[in-house]
Amino acid sequence: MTMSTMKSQFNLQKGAIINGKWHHKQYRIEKELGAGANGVVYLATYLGQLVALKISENGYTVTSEVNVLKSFTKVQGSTLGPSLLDVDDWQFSSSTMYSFYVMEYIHGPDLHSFIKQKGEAWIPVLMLQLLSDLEELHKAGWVFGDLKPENLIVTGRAPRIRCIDVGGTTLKGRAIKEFTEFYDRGYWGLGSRKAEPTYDLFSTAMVFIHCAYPSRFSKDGRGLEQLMDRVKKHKILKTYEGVVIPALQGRFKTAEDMRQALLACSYKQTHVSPPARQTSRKTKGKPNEKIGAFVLILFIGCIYFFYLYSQMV
Ligand SMILES: Nc1ncnc2c1ncn2[C@@H]1O[C@H](COP(=O)(O)OP(=O)(O)OP(=O)(O)O)[C@@H](O)[C@H]1O
Repeated sequence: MTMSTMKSQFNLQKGAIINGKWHHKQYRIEKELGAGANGVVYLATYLGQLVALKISENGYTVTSEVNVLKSFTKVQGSTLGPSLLDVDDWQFSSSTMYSFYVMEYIHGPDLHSFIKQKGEAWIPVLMLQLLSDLEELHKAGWVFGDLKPENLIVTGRAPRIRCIDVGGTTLKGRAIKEFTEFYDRGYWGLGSRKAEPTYDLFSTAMVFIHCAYPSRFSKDGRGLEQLMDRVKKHKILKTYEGVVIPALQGRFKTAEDMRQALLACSYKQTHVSPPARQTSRKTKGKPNEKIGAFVLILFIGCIYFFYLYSQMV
């Protein structure tokens, strides 16, 4: 069945009630949040609380996504995906029953909208958070797979990055279940689609690049060279090229290695800038250079501060 038929078949309006057949919980539909190839997600209320409810006519999809969410909850300290609240069936008519699951509603703008509102200084901060969560996920034997800005929501007063679509999460060693070309190393000719940490780290680097270049670009056949050109031409990417390029090349074995490199890069920017110092000594510090160096240090200092703050909250 195509998505359009699936959608029209559900077509749940505000106020519709979904009764769980087995757990007898009652959910009130507020609005549709989105529909994908595997089902429709609704914003709903349960006992006055907002929740996200995903319903599908394909029971296998529900089981497989629920299994991923369950394993997420076992990943200690991980807040990457939404927490799972309920799994049940809905008796739609005497002969039709649909499976659904209920998860934590993650409220906030997607990564692109957030960066657009708050500025590029947030990109490395959020990438540090993402890498911490990926490290835990990888240690638990999973690879996220379909990492992209649309699947990343920034939520809370102390901004925290969260993932909403776990449909691509794959057990290590298997073939990646779901991917989006731009973030897929296979598309760029830079690796296989085997589920391994380096797959997610490549996608993380592409998310970084996409944040800096909001419109996606197509490959021109030069593979890594094309991506390196893009990195070198953009101010913030150039600052972090020592992280982004090795991730594209699959040189970080773990998310923690990449996170450490990103931290070191931010730290280096804050504490030393030998060329700038030499230049300013020679020229007795032109005011523009001094202001430029001050702004850069302030900028990187802010990144570091936001990161430490978000880890504490
Ligand atoms: N837990 C959640 N909290 C808030 N919004 C959510 C949540 N889960 C899903 N959404 C919203 O619902 C939309 C559809 O979610 P879904 O997981 O079906 O993603 P999809 O990629 O569009 O679909 P599929 O993976 O089935 O092809 C998302 O784009 C997002 O806007």
